[in-house]
Amino acid sequence: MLIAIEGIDGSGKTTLAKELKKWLENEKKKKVLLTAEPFTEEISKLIQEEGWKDPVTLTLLFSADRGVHVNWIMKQNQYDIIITDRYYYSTIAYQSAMGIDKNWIIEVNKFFPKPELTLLLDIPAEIAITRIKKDDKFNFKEKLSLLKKVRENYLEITKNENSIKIINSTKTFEEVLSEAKNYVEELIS
Ligand SMILES: Nc1ncnc2c1ncn2[C@@H]1O[C@H](COP(=O)(O)OP(=O)(O)O)[C@@H](O)[C@H]1O
Ligand SMILES: Cc1cn([C@H]2C[C@H](O)[C@@H](COP(=O)(O)OP(=O)(O)O)O2)c(=O)[nH]c1=O
Repeated sequence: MLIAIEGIDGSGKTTLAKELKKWLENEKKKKVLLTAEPFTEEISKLIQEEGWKDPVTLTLLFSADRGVHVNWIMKQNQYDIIITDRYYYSTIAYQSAMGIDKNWIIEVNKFFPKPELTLLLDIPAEIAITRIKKDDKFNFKEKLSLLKKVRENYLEITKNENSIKIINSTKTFEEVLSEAKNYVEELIS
């Protein structure tokens, strides 16, 4: 079973993923594998060196990385649940914010399995960016405007996809975690 956690930088994905894993293991006695994208060292390096200059190449690099990631996930059959911190909704939301045709991104990612559940941590970019420690303030303006578009793209994607549940991530972490647990509970019961 595949659960994806999505949202803009600083929306709380990594924190939520870790706490959900702990809860599923301790309270629900599930075997849980936590993973994330970008997945491979090699392609992450290419993304850093080449990707950001050219959104078409970036789309292909993130999608190729996902191909390797999905093949790896398919072999991890000793787990009940796999949680991935980012998945193809990130590519759709981010690279279409960079001007890439959304339908082409969907086409490039069409062979990858759809998560049974996707939790979208929704938050205004202005708040998310205050939570990002590593952010280089230098391109603050550029990052903020991109993340605003990414957030809108994410919300657009949820419109006709009921496997994606929106959680308001401006709430306290405890409230976000509690809502996330309810959705996961529904899925595994
Ligand atoms: N609901 C929340 N309210 C306030 N701060 C949060 C919340 N969720 C996460 N954080 C904090 O925000 C920062 C970014 O969280 P993180 O999980 O790394 O986000 P992401 O993986 O989406 O970039 C961390 O310092 C984390 O402790
Ligand atoms: C997976 C993925 C990530 N990204 C972006 C999101 C992040 O800004 C950046 C690196 O991802 P990541 O290292 O996960 O940063 P964060 O912890 O903030 O999520 O890559 C895309 O643009 N497209 C994608 O398909």
